[in-house]
Amino acid sequence: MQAAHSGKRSGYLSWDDYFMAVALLSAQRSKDPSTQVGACIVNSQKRIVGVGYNGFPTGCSDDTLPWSREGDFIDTKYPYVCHAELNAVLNSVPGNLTGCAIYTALFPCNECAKVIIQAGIREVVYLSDKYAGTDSVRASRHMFEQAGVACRQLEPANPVVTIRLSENG
Ligand SMILES: Nc1ccn([C@H]2C[C@H](O)[C@@H](COP(=O)(O)O)O2)c(=O)n1
Ligand SMILES: [Zn+2]
Repeated sequence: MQAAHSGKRSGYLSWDDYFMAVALLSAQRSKDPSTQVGACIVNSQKRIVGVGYNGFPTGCSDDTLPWSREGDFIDTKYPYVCHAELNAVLNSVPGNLTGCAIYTALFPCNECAKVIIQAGIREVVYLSDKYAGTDSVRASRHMFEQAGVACRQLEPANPVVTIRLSENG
C-alpha cells in the first residue's frame, strides 16, 4: 500500500486525549486546594455536550464555605462540593445524554455514578483511580457493572499537552 504524503500535520491530539485535556482544563477552574477534578461529556458524534469541575453550588461563596478535608463533617468541604461529573451533567446542553461518554480526571464516586447511569451515559473514561478500594468507588464499580456502563482508564498517547496563552514568555 502506498504511504500517504498529504503533508498532514503529525502529533495532533487523539480524540481521547483531546476530550481528557478538555476535562483537565476545566479542572483548572476548581478552587479545591487538594483535588481538582474536571469532566467532559461527549456524544456519539464526538461533540462536547457538557463540561464541569468540582466546586460549590451556584451562589455559595468559595470564600466563606470551608475547603478543609478534616474536622467535623459540617466544617469540611464534603457536604457542600458538587463533583465535576455532576456539574458536567447539569451544565450539559439541554437534550439527551443517552449513549454519551464522560471523560473524567478521577473515577466517579457512588453519587455521581448514579447520576451518570440515570442520565443514560454509557461509557466512563478516567485518568486517576486514586480512591480505588474506597467503599464509594467499589459501589460505583458495582453499579456501573450492573447497569452495563463501560469503564476504561485512559492511557494517553500524549502525556503532556501544552497550552500557551501568550506569545511572549
Ligand atoms: N470523582 C470525583 C471525586 C471527587 N471529586 C471532588 C470532590 C472534592 O472536591 C475533591 C476530592 O477531595 P479530596 O478528598 O481528594 O481532598 O474532588 C470529584 O469532583 N469527582
Ligand atoms: Zn462524585
